Amino acid sequence: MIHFKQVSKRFPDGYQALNNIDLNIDAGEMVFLTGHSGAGKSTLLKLIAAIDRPTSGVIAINGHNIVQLRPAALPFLRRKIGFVFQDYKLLFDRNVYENVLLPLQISGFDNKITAGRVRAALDKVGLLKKEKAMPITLSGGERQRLCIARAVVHRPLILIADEPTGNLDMAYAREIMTIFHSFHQVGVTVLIATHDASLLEENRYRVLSLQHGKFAA
Ligand SMILES: Nc1ncnc2c1ncn2[C@@H]1O[C@H](COP(=O)(O)OP(=O)(O)OP(=O)(O)O)[C@@H](O)[C@H]1O
Repeated sequence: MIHFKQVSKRFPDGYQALNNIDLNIDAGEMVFLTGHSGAGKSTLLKLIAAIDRPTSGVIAINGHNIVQLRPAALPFLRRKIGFVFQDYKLLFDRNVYENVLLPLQISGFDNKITAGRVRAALDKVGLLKKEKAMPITLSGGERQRLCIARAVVHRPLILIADEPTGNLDMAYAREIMTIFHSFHQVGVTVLIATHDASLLEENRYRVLSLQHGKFAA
């Protein structure tokens, strides 16, 4: 489902964030990506969603090489991928419902089906009763659940999360992990970047460890 061959990323300032990465994640797998701060985790996740481009190498998502994807083709890739960002990226002038609706509106979904989709996504993360709330009134755990609802509302094949439990205490972090498990159980490919060691100990999934832009042996 996610395939990297000899992928490198060098930023314009010359910094080499990823160095000849090979990676294979099968459809339906749930995988953790770990490593020190600055190891290249966020960079790797952004390459999968073509938010950023590699300097060299091949990245295939669901069998399609995305490295030279034309801008017009990006929305088709992005519909396959749900991305939970490290810094939430919520719209604070829109309520919970509207935040989740936005990706569907951008994709041009028919109004007849959007309400059902939005409510189904909010239900999965336990936020149905808060659909009219403004994000500022939500707790950190609720904001993170809102981000997950927004990421899955278009029913992606792949769910990517960058430090989804970073600012949460253990109880909230477990709650968030339970939500990711539930998507994994229905066949979604899940990739989670974290340096929260307690999460890694509690979950028996494959762990990929990045060190200075390379996978640790
Ligand atoms: N646009 C950019 N230009 C230059 N360097 C960058 C850019 N984005 C990231 N970097 C650098 O690339 C390295 C990897 O960054 P990245 O955000 O991928 O690390 P990370 O493993 O996700 O770290 P953290 O756990 O702290 O989020 C860092 O040294 C970072 O400063």
